[in-house]
Amino acid sequence: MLDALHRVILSRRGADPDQSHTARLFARGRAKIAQKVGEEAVETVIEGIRGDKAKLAEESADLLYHLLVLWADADLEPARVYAILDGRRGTSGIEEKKNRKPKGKAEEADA
Ligand SMILES: N=c1c2ncn([C@@H]3O[C@H](COP(=O)(O)OP(=O)(O)OP(=O)(O)O)[C@@H](O)[C@H]3O)c2ncn1[C@@H]1O[C@H](COP(=O)(O)O)[C@@H](O)[C@H]1O
Repeated sequence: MLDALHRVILSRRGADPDQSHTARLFARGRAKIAQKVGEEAVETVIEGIRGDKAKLAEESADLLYHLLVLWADADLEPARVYAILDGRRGTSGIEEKKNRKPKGKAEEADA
């Protein structure tokens, strides 16, 4: 599902912003896309606390869509995120936190 949505999002690069919401987001730039992710995250948190499952599902869908647009704009392949999640499988969250690189080291490792 996420991969299919990712492909649709990629296909909207350079499309007409009047015809495509995704193209409109790309045209508005990375900061605006990131802001939308933040807004949808806050709305998801609010619905999570309120406990309305239908609204939580709606906001979660908005959040995932905008997160995928951010990944696409940043040229981040979803597979890279999946690989991190996959690498954590079978490890307890507490153990994973202990092994995590200190903040700032991830960028150095990428260089
Ligand atoms: N999953 C989504 C999706 N989720 C949410 N949205 C849109 O995101 C917008 C969020 O509403 P907002 O009022 O927060 O956004 P906005 O109107 O831009 O307001 P501001 O930016 O001014 O805050 C709405 O217009 C929703 O329709 C989505 N738009 C598109 N998709 C998927 O992307 C595909 C391609 O869409 P287009 O790029 O429009 O062809 C679609 O077929 C869908 O599968």
